[in-house]
Amino acid sequence: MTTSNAATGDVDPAVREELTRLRDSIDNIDAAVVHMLAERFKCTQQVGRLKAEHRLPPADPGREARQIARLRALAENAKLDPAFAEKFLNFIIAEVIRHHERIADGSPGGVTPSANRTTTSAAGE
Ligand SMILES: O=C(O)C(=O)C[C@]1(C(=O)O)C=C[C@@H](O)C=C1
Repeated sequence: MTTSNAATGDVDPAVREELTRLRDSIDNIDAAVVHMLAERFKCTQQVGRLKAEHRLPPADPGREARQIARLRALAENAKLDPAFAEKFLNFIIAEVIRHHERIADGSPGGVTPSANRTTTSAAGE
């Protein structure tokens, strides 16, 4: 059996190769997640403007309950922890509601990062 020695940094070349291959896939998946999230936020920004124009509330708990039930079922089928899927969706929705509130207040509702900001929100603003 081939071994790796973490203490000396001496990693078996086959192990190194496998690790690199897996990390390349992880990097591709992370890039896809970022692009998909960016598209989702483009849609929710439009929803935020529509809601503000028509004086609709930023949050819609009924819609959220349906989204959570749907995502939990999808997660179960995909063998992903449904509790994690729910937490992830809630995290995103909380940020969307924050954007909706900003749009309704008349403040800039964009998701462009600001170099001056010291705190980090869910969307990394
Ligand atoms: O569908 C809406 O009404 C939205 O504002 C979008 C969204 C979402 O991010 O999916 C965000 C807030 C609502 O509470 C429900 C869903």
